[in-house]
Amino acid sequence: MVAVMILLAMIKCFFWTWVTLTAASKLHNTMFKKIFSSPMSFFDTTPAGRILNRFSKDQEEVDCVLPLNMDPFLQFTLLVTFTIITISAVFPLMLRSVRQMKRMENISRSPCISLTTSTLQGLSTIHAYNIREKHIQLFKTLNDINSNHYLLFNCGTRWLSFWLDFMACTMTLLVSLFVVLSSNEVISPSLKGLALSYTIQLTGVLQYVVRQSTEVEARFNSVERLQEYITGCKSEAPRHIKEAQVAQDWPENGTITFQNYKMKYRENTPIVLNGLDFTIRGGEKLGIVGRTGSGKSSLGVALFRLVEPAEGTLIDGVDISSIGLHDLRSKLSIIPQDPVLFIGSVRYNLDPFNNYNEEEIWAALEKTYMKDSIILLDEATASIDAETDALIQNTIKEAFEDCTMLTIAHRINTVMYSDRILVMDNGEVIDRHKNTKVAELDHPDVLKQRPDSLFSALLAAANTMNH
Ligand SMILES: Nc1ncnc2c1ncn2[C@@H]1O[C@H](COP(=O)(O)OP(=O)(O)OP(=O)(O)O)[C@@H](O)[C@H]1O
Repeated sequence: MVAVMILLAMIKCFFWTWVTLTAASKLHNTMFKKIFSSPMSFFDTTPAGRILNRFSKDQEEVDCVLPLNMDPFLQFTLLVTFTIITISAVFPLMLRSVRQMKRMENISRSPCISLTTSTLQGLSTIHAYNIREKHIQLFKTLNDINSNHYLLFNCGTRWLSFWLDFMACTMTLLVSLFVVLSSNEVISPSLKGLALSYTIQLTGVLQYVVRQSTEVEARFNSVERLQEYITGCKSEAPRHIKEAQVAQDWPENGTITFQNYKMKYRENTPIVLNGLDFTIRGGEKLGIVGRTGSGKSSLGVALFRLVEPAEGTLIDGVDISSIGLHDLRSKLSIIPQDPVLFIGSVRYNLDPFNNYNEEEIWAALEKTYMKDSIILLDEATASIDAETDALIQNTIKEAFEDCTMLTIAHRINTVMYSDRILVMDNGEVIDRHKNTKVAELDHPDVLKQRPDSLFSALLAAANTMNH
């Protein structure tokens, strides 16, 4: 009999662990996929702390806390006890209040995490502007708000426990009175003993079961919050579109055409690229310059379809908005301003999908002067010195000789040797000289000759700063 009991208990444990783990993993994986396929606007409008909170605190509740609180045996007990509790109208109200407190406690944590992550990212700015005290104060305030909710939640559960105890004691008192006052002829002494012992046990069980039930209900907030992202997040366009498969060797030439291209980041934000109309020839080296906020980086955003265009863009005659995102992005390369290094070996960072052999990797290292230890790479955030800059420019010139290359330049000298220069101004490429939407798009020497061109103005400003 004991062996059977042990076996049954083991089966129950195994089954329960399997069910809860599978459910938690499924929730995590679905949310992860959803968030990863979300468009840029989602990340623009959702604080990083909120996403971190979902993946840390909420996921932890679903992984570890909920399965413990929801033991199937408890569910049975819960069912019985809830029947008693629902008789009273007061308890559902109490339960709801406790649940509300827990919800508030969960919500109040996100701003704390957001502030911590944004402070870590902007630490140098905080030091530069000497606003440490202000940030410390802000953190303390947010922490206080979070602690208040936490305290309220705990007080709420204690308050509920008190009334449950009170109810159980009242019941025990009533049963005891009844047992004492009733004669042995009406109720036998053994039945009296049984009634008393069950009533006394009720105090402990009621307390335990109701506390567990409120915990389960409150912790289900986390499931709700995960579910909110799973069902509420809008995904990007499909990664592959069967009907619009591009050829394996696309793009052969790399001619990029913008046709009356318009773009805004979100519905409620202004247009940042306004009616662009120009063609970049295949294999051309194009330097893109312009004042800050003129829309240079937005051109890259447009090509990678991080934001979906209002009107089309063509690469070698293919409308890029009609093909799958993976088909498009796998054919483009970007060297961003802030490179990201993943944890792992240099090899993993160079070739995360294991597509190249050792020789090819060494050749890449050689081209970037990483194979030879003359070069010391300083911190990733440090600016590149003139010597390294020249080496990199040299490598880029040789390695990407056949590629169409768009170089967004913050130092105008970097793009002085480009085939043509594209000057952006307020999301447009306007030739001030002719006052038409014909691009200020020409060879650097030609643009330099025009005294009223924006390029000449930018060059003059750069030279003044250098002196
Ligand atoms: N994620 C975004 N959401 C909303 N608006 C944005 C976003 N990114 C840029 N913008 C806006 O789009 C406009 C063009 O910005 P963009 O970054 O393309 O300019 P830029 O010329 O590359 O500037 P910089 O030289 O400072 O990098 C600006 O008005 C900017 O405020």
